[in-house]
Amino acid sequence: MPAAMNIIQVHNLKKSFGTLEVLKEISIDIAAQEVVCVIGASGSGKSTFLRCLNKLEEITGGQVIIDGQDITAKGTDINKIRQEVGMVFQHFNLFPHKTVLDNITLAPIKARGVSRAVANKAALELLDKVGLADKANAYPGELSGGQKQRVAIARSLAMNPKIMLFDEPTSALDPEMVGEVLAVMKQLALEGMTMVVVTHEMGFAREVSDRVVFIHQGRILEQNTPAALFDNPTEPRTQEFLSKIL
Ligand SMILES: Nc1ncnc2c1ncn2[C@@H]1O[C@H](COP(=O)(O)OP(=O)(O)OP(=O)(O)O)[C@@H](O)[C@H]1O
Repeated sequence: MPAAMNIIQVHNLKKSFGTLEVLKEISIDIAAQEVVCVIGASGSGKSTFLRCLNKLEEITGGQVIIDGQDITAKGTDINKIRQEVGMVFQHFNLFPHKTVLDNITLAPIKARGVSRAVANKAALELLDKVGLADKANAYPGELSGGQKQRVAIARSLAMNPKIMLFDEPTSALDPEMVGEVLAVMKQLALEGMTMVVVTHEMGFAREVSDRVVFIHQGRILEQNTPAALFDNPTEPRTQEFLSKIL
């Protein structure tokens, strides 16, 4: 596929916090509809990398091009980028005083000017999709962690993003809730969503992703299909990481 077709293009991305160099020349192109899982040790820079893809972090050097738009260029409408790039966090970040339905409709109504009736209808369809059709009028505090995370996914989808970023979406969940969230993510992948997923869920990475990227100390050390990376890692550091977690 020619480079121009890649919906995410990252060239020599660098990110420092003060004197701490967290990302060191990361380059990666991701095709539309590709599902990429990012793995690596704690502190290796996975979250920071993800956050640079929608400018939640100001990058220190290099270039990030999302759907043809250089998000690092001056004058880029970052709100437009954020509408195209949905993000789901470890901690769901729902508005506690709003119902599930209002959590989902808020951005389409406020940022897109969608009418309440249209936004409600779309939100109910999304709730159905994530298996929570009966929770529209509940408040986040009445939901389990897994349900909250599924609402958070529905909320992101309500903006019709072209890309979804997931930052350890199941790490804060009780083990019995993990499967229901991964199932929603798997369904999304099957529907052709472009996804970048920072995860410790190696089963999900193996089963669902097209590519697994191993980040070590701020660099992409190795990347491959899940079968190749998990079964035949070539770099000693990848082998060491996988031997600790698999
Ligand atoms: N806002 C910040 N200010 C200063 N340092 C930061 C900031 N955010 C992250 N860091 C540092 O950058 C490094 C990489 O953090 P990051 O969260 O990207 O790692 P990670 O691979 O996602 O780790 P984990 O798996 O534990 O979430 C760490 O040393 C972290 O302390």
